[in-house]
Amino acid sequence: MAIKVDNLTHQFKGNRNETVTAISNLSLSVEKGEFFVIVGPSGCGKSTLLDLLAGLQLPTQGRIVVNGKQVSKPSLTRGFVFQQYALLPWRTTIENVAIGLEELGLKRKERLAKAASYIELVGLKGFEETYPHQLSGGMKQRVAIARSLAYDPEVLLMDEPFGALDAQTRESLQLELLEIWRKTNKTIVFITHSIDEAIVLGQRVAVMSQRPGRISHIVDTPLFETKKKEDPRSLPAFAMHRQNVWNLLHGEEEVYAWNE
Ligand SMILES: Nc1ncnc2c1ncn2[C@@H]1O[C@H](COP(=O)(O)OP(=O)(O)OP(=O)(O)O)[C@@H](O)[C@H]1O
Repeated sequence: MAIKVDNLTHQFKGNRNETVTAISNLSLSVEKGEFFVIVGPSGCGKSTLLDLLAGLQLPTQGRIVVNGKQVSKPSLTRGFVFQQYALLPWRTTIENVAIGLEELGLKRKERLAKAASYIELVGLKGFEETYPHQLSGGMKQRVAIARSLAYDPEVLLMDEPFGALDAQTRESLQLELLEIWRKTNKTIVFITHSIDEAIVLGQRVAVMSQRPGRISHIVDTPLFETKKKEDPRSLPAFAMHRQNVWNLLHGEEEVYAWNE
């Protein structure tokens, strides 16, 4: 088991000092190497859950264990990719990717070689010396993914990483991320508003309910093995899973059992 969350509750203080319960009694488990996607309405606590998994905040109640260790602070063993790329504008691609490696204490030559191999993995070979302002949104997000993978985290936490991209770039990055996941065997927890994105990417899709957030359903979603030019979204199975997750998100029952 890569991630085990037990009875997690998280509260904030609101503007008038009232208590806002963002997450209530949430439990879940994620297997090692799994691609686990969480989908839910705006404000249901998805980002709060990811921040807690990252150790950026500590839960009001409950426990998070990642690869056998209780999470109590941020750590390089958990990579984080945000919607906004968070690249340093004064650093080149290769220098941005190498940031985490400095903290690991690698020598400069080793850092650059490792960073270069991850830049190649995300399809940016040839852009090592460019600066963020010279890259498109999709390319910047590839740099952010390469940076998170370069220090070899056990778990990759992704908070709407493709949310700011145009539809076409978003769709091609989804398929590229699946390729990267297959090559690296990372455990990925991925948050999205998009049902389509959840179904393209996830081996399981967790549906969160309105605030206070908890997981209302977990749906097994197959990974679609398609030929190079085929879009998984055009497959009949995809449409059925889409309808199913849509129903669950809108408070209706699961409409079918998909047996393959
Ligand atoms: N620092 C904070 N202080 C007070 N309330 C907060 C804070 N952060 C989040 N909240 C509240 O907690 C709830 C959950 O927020 P969160 O950002 O986790 O939701 P979300 O599902 O990621 O939303 P979205 O999909 O719109 O990004 C919201 O009601 C939000 O207003």
